Amino acid sequence: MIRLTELTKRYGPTTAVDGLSLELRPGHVTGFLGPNGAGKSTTMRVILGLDAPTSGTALIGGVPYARLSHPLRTIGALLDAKAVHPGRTGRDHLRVLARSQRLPAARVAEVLESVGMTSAADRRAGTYSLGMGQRLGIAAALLGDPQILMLDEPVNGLDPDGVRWIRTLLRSLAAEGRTVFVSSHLMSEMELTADRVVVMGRGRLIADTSMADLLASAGAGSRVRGPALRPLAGAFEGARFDDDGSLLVPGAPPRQVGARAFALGLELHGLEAIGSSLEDTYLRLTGDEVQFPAAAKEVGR
Ligand SMILES: Nc1ncnc2c1ncn2[C@@H]1O[C@H](COP(=O)(O)OP(=O)(O)OP(=O)(O)O)[C@@H](O)[C@H]1O
Repeated sequence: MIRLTELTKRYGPTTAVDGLSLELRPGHVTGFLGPNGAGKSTTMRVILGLDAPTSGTALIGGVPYARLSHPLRTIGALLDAKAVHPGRTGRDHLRVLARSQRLPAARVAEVLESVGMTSAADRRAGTYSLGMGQRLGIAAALLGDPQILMLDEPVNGLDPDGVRWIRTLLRSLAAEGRTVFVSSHLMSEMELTADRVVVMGRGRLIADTSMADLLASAGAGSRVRGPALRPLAGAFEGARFDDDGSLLVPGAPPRQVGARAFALGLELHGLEAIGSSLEDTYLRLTGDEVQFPAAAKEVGR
């Protein structure tokens, strides 16, 4: 578990993180959202002891990173996938890491396999594509089989297959009871991957809630049609029948409702998303916090 208490980080006149208090719990994928410059990477760097807080604390299992006796076995992180010696092969990069942390050498082949990099492992990292670099970074994060995973923009540069792979990986790591903390600007992807959400703007906490509550507060949910939906209605708090007989399920995306209907063996004739997406909700929440707004007018209009 990671606990931040009144964490503040200033760089000269810039307050990158401003009194952030937060608890990241095991068994969840927590999405870390916020506009450019909101302070997400800084928060992650402070958690990893790469930057010292100006005030406040960032504790991992009750101690700061520097005091962890087995850092890579406790927390695995991907902050910058390019932080690999370009002349070294992927396998050698992982071997050096494993040796430095006294991890079994056999673990290297295991993590290479689990990120689909076995066939590219003996090429120099400098020749890797962006997505291959991301996969190697994730392999490094998994090396110590840590209980906590912290990934800064892991889907950057991945193809659709890779994006889906990350989603499945993160969800299964959380299902095993691990703490997964992942930043991204891809809202549609976060909506599918994360079940908790932390939103920052200009260094401050804007929201810390479950994905379902965040979406429900914005009126999002699912509409379901089918001949016998009472068991499904009983499975979701707040579900109610609309005048036309369809079932409205606030706060639950179609993916979740469909999975439950399947588990209950129910016949469905329709299942659609209603209300706001995470993207709409996010844009509303962070509207006043954007430091670098896009130009209001497009060129040529
Ligand atoms: N080493 C540094 N020196 C000075 N200012 C910094 C440093 N690192 C970050 N900052 C500033 O701190 C603020 C927060 O930056 P940070 O990179 O943490 O934001 P972010 O939410 O990760 O942004 P992005 O989504 O663009 O990656 C920014 O104003 C940034 O310019």
